[in-house]
Amino acid sequence: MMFSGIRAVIIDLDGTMLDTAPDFHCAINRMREELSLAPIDIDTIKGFVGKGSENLMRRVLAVDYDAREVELHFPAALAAYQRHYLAINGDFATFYPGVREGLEQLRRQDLRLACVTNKPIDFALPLLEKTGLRDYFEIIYGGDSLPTKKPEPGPFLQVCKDFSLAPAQSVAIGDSSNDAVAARAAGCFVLTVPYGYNHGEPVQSIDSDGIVQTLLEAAGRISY
Ligand SMILES: O=C(O)COP(=O)(O)O
Ligand SMILES: [Mg+2]
Repeated sequence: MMFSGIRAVIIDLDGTMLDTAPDFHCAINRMREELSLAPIDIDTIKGFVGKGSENLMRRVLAVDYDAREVELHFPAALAAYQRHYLAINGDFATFYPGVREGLEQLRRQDLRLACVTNKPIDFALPLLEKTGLRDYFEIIYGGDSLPTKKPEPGPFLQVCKDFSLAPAQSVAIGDSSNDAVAARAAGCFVLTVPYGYNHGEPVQSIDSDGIVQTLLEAAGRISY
């Protein structure tokens, strides 16, 4: 399917542009070591990513603790995790194929670009800066930039408002059901990339307008 009459593209960060799982893996296991917990593997962590730092911490603690103990250890765990994450942010992250080429192509097509991530904004901005992605985006919202985060439609509706566009003039691109649910609720089109982290669920189970192998392929399906 081709998407025409599109003016803006809203792109997810973790699992869509950058494979940040190795950063999460490093910071989480450093935090776990401080709490005298055994390391966990990267595939387990991939299943936990996508709903922001607080949710990630609760999932990571629930590997060892019951619900009451999770809340008991949560504040110290979150603080340690944030400290370790900021110290290594981007050091182990890699680009997925076609990301830069896709962004270049979208820019050539005169599409306005926004990045909407559930990553805290204080993690997202330095990472986008370090990887040279920052300047592609007119707008960047993190998981704590607005009153709600994905899968709520709020961040996508805010982007459309900022651009003075109707939601149906925008396409969201993401790796998880979180992105698709938010986009659907906002009235944006949505494309899914199959290589990220979809909460441990098969990507085919996502209700989206299609699967694209790369951002470059997505760009080829979107026109002004
Ligand atoms: O940090 C997360 O929870 C995932 O962020 P994302 O929205 O960029 O996939
Ligand atoms: Mg993602």
